[in-house]
Amino acid sequence: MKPLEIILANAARSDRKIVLSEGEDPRVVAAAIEAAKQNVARIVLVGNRETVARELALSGGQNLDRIEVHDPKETLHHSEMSAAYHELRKHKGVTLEAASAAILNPHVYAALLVKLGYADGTLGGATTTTAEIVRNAIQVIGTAADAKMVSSFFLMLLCKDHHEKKGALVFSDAGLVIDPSASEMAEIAHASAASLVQLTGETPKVAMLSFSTRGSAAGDKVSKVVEATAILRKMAPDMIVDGELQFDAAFVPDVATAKAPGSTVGGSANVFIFPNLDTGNVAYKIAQRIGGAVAIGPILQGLAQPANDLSRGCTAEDILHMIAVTAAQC
Ligand SMILES: CC(C)(COP(=O)(O)OP(=O)(O)OC[C@H]1O[C@@H](n2cnc3c(N)ncnc32)[C@H](O)[C@@H]1OP(=O)(O)O)[C@@H](O)C(=O)NCCC(=O)NCCS
Ligand SMILES: CC(=O)OP(=O)(O)O
Repeated sequence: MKPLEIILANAARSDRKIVLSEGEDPRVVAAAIEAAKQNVARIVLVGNRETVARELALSGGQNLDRIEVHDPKETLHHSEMSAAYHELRKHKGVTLEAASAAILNPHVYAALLVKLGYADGTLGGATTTTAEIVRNAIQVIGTAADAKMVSSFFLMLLCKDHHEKKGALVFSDAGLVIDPSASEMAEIAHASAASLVQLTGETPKVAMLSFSTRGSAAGDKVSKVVEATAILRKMAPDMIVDGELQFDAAFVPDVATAKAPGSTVGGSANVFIFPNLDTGNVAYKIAQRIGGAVAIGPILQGLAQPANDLSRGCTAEDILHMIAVTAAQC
């Protein structure tokens, strides 16, 4: 099966409830209807009840029993949610009164539904910046007990005729951590390899990317990637990893032979770890917009429960894919 088919099938099997915090957006509503019709997940659309109902009716989805609409200002869980948010944020000076107002924010409300066990995962970002979505997920849902940090990745699917190699690649971190240290870069690589296994079942081959391959350039930025590779090797001695590598050496077998002969990863990497967010975010958008890759993400890793982001440039189909990923992560 192709990676996307595996993710959709796993999502359907798990029958999860996924909260979409931007329930008034037409793309989100269209994706919710498809998710419900294809049994990808049960859906909660969060937003003003009348506006969401109007969008659902316009798209012919008003009678689907796998879609619920939640308007935060009508919630029956107001006291429970306010108390929970107060408890989570009181160390930052958030009073109960402020918490009671904060839970009306649809992203806060959606994350609390997951935190309190009323839903399995949440997704937003079609109209909201990544910083806001991620900050809220970190603050409400929190970092997983076995993770040191939260980071993100894109699943890049190469499936067009012009793609010589087809299949799923991980690009990380292309959405969240702005300038990771060497040990953070190693953490991101470790988590990204596990995410590839979780979502596709494939064996990770991790390339630690740089503008240098095996000492072809020097300086602090190259040294960071060399150090990150050494830390990762210590953390996960059995993992197939190499660095520092340029993207062409990691992706193209002939270039790998010339630049990194004998590399276990050169020319065949499927997990690409970028040295910072400038390179990761720019690279994924070029691969998507010029290269024709399907970009699914940003998928968050390291959270205690699934909460994911979208690009504001996303389509309804992208949102459907991310609903499936969120369900498959549960
Ligand atoms: C994610 C992001 C918002 C966190 O930013 P920040 O300025 O550190 O946020 P804050 O200082 O408000 O921190 C929020 C909380 O998250 C924690 N935190 C920040 N980054 C974290 C991470 N990667 N993992 C775990 N916790 C993290 C902080 O410790 C803080 O906890 P606290 O509120 O309990 O003290 C920031 O890294 C960011 O803006 N990233 C870029 C997002 C972006 O624009 N991407 C491009 C488009 S995809
Ligand atoms: C992931 C990302 O780049 O998000 P946006 O396009 O919304 O900034």
